[in-house]
Amino acid sequence: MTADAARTAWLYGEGFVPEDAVVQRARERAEDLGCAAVSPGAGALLSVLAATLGARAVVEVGTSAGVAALWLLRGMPDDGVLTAIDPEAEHLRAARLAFAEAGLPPVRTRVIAGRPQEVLPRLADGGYDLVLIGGEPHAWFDFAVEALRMLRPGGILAVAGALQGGNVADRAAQDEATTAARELGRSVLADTGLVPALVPVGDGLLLAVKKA
Ligand SMILES: C[S@@+](CC[C@H](N)C(=O)[O-])C[C@H]1O[C@@H](n2cnc3c(N)ncnc32)[C@H](O)[C@@H]1O
Repeated sequence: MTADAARTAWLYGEGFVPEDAVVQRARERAEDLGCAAVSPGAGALLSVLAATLGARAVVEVGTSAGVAALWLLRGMPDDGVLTAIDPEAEHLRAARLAFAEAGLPPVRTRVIAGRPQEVLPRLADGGYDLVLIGGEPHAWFDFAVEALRMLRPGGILAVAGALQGGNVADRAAQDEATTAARELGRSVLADTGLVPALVPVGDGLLLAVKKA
């Protein structure tokens, strides 16, 4: 496949599952807040994963305006609860607005304003089906350690932005964010307790199933 054909195919895949008006408005608010939300293709894959797992308990680290959260909730069963963590009150206000616009009853979301470093250790061991990590890579390793503790066997760790604009694949790129993203990928690969994949959707979705 030529590079042009590969790009055309990638764009087709990104737009294959359309975003509804609620997600589009959440995406606009994320942009206004300066946040890069997951792409539609990555969001659709997160929905598929949540549906495949029958995920009743999901955590998102760095929820921002709720784009990825809405995609996850779309795949979760009707009694599933998404725990949304973000240190920025303004971002969580936007997420709450998106959840209300989506017509989600308040019991479907647990919104926690706080630094993930302080919130994650309070969440139960083995109590979650899927944990999504996003935002800046410098703390990903620590978040992933907590996430793997929190996941049930068969649960999935997902990390959005794992390709860092393609820099992770460029050996010459040695900046802090790229290095942190690369190192998390390597440690996931080296962990024999995980089944990993790095999916080139959006800005890269690193996935790892916690083996039973
Ligand atoms: C790129 S946005 C997340 C977008 C969201 N995952 C989505 O796809 O819709 C990153 C979010 O992480 C939050 N954040 C800031 N510091 C953080 C930290 N140390 N750990 C995790 N998230 C943090 C920011 O407030 C921001 O809302």
